Amino acid sequence: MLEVSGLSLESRLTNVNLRLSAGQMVGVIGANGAGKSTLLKLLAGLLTPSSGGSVWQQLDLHHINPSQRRQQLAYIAQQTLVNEAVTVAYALQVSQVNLAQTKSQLRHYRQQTSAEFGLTELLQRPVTELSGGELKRVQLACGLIGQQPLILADEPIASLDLRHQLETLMLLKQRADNGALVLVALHDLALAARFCQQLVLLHQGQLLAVGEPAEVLSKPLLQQAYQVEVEWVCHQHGVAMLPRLLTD
Ligand SMILES: Nc1ncnc2c1ncn2[C@@H]1O[C@H](COP(=O)(O)OP(=O)(O)OP(=O)(O)O)[C@@H](O)[C@H]1O
Repeated sequence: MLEVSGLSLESRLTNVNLRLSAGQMVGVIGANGAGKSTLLKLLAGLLTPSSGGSVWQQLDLHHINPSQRRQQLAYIAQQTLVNEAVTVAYALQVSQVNLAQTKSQLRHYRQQTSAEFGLTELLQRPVTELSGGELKRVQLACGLIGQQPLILADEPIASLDLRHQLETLMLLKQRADNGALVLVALHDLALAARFCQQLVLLHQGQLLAVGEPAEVLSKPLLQQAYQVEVEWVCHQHGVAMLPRLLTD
């Protein structure tokens, strides 16, 4: 269980309260600047709240020691930073530093994660010579290689093609089905509706709604959060969204 109580950061996030149980994928949605990254960074320990707190499985996330945080939490940042021409294989290995697992378990995780993210053919390539989408997949694999039970992914599908968007969300959902709590910031609301059991809708740094996609993706809430009018088209494989500016 993740319990967030009154979580705030001056002028960026105000009094967010959440109770999210493990074993589900939760979409964090909202317009640009709504506070999605701020919420995930606070939970990841990259920012210090001005007030409030967050408890994950009885651990205070803002005062947890670095080793405990490392075993519990995987954070995948919105930006992919690369400044050294190391190979993909090396990047994956370095991503396992300080994980409390045996060498053979770590090797197994590396092989499994490389295969899951379609990196087997790229292992000897320098990360500086990859396409944006390939690099994003490497970043995701590096983030998820530790099999941590709390996953915070900030716009993980932003630069991926359609197939890799679906594959990535399926892999994240699989982690949730295996017991992890996955919080994923998304801009694609149709994919959020399809893959997430719950959505957290932020608006101007505040929690506007939390609940099942059908409740949260209502016309009035989307109008308030995004200033658009939305028509939903239902299909057996999911839903599609037809947004329209309010001024149209
Ligand atoms: N380092 C910073 N210092 C001060 N304010 C910041 C900083 N980073 C972000 N902000 C502000 O905090 C607010 C929330 O930003 P945040 O990045 O959390 O939004 P977001 O919902 O993730 O947006 P996007 O969809 O554009 O990525 C914005 O008003 C933003 O300008």
